[in-house]
Amino acid sequence: MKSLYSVAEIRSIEHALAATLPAGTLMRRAGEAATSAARDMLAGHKVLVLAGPGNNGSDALEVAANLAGPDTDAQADVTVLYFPGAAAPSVETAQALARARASKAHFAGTLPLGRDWSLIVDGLFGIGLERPLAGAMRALVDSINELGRPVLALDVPSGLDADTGAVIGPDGVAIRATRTITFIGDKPGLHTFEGRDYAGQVQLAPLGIDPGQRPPAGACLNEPALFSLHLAPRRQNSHKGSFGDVAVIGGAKGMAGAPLLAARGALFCGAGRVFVAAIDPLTAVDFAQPEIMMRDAQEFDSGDGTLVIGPGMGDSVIAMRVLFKALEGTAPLVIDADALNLIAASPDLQGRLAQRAAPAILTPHPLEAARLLGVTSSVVQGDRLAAARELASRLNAVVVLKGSGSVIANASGAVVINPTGNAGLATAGSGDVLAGICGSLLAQGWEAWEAALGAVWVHGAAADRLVAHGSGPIGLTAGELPLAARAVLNALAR
Ligand SMILES: NC(=O)C1=CN([C@@H]2O[C@H](COP(=O)(O)OP(=O)(O)OC[C@H]3O[C@@H](n4cnc5c(N)ncnc54)[C@H](O)[C@@H]3O)[C@@H](O)[C@H]2O)[C@@H](O)CC1
Ligand SMILES: [K+]
Repeated sequence: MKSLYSVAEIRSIEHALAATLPAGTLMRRAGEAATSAARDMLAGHKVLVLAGPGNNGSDALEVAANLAGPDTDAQADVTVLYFPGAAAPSVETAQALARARASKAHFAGTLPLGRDWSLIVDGLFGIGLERPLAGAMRALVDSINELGRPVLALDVPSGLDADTGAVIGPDGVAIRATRTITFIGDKPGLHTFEGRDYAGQVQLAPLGIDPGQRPPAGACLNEPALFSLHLAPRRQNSHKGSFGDVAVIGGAKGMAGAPLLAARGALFCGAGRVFVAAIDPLTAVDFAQPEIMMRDAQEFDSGDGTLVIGPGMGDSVIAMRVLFKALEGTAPLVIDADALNLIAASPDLQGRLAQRAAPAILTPHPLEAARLLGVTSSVVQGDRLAAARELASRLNAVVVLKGSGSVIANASGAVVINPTGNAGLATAGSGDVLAGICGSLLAQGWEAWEAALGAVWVHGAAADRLVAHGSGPIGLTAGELPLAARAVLNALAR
């Protein structure tokens, strides 16, 4: 499992290790791991090392000393910008500083101009960041980002909250790294919200600590192993009834496309039969996808099939009535879009949802999640893991909080961050396709938790596949996702 540790969890691991390892061991190991990552990235010899006042700065000073030498085989031309704190440095920091000063590294007082840095090493702040970057430090971060040179961040890009992936603000700044080498355990903030943009490629350096010495983490990264129990090649002796029914309820006037996209998501990910039950049943057939059966939402009886409710559903009295009926019934539900907004506006519907025994997956984007929680979307984004966990527990459902690094949470407190997907998914209708894929996997007998994990992974991987083939991220359309998702799912099942 790819565990993600909160800052508090990392601190308690460090605390436990401090009792067993000689002082300075972890810092030395962090310095060595970071040095080899820096050498790996270095395509030239001019290196700028930014070292802050804490232990993140000590790691950076170790890197500076290692890269500059006195060893004869070390060839980097290293410049160090060191920011001592107000307090006296720790013994470890003092040792790292002495090593760097004894090396061939050059210590500068301000950012030298006009140098074409081959690599910038960011060791300003790690998990000890306490407040927004200000003054000279803030200006330095802005200048570094403007240079657009390769940046290796140590542990966490400076300015980024390792727990939440938020740039510490308001109106905060953070280093935009090409790669982040993170120590002891990987961290949630590197994989969600702004984290993916700021951390770049994430590399874990466990510093010689074997997984058995680390307690279980509160979160992890999504990967096929988490849902593979449901991934099996299909038996030859199967028929459409073996793979369940999905009905997508939505499609108010002018919104016919949303349920069709969800229905295609469901169809291409293997549901046996797929219906669209439209609030405004204008279309008798989807000529591009005639396999989808069109019905009138007011008359439709889904039997025991899975319902995907909400895409383009609107907030009419009919929509409200149909949603009420769905919540009263026993069908597995995927609740998306307008259905989420109707539930957010009604404590009665929230109560009914929380008390249902059948599985439910909710797929809110941050604004929908904010409405459900009665907060603003910036509060949701400020701590996506907490928001998803809170919603899942309040509404007794599996929650997929969409956005960069989608967060999947359940009512028992499990939290997973999804690493697949890209900016191409920020397009109208991509959420409808995701809801359809969730419904498809539920209809095929997957448990709600695995269905949500699998759907989010496949949906993101479908977008990655399209981008790899040149169809995005610019101009990627939601209608292209179902076919790509089919390819991804079949590859996984093989
Ligand atoms: N403790 C350990 O065992 C290990 C720590 N390591 C490194 O140590 C880091 C954590 O070290 P620290 O706890 O010293 O924390 P940091 O080095 O992240 O920074 C803490 C220092 O910065 C100051 N500070 C915080 N926010 C500031 C701001 N916005 N402006 C100005 N000053 C600010 C604090 O007062 C404190 O002096 C990790 O991220 C990692 O890089 C690694 O070497 C691995 C082992
Ligand atoms: K850093």
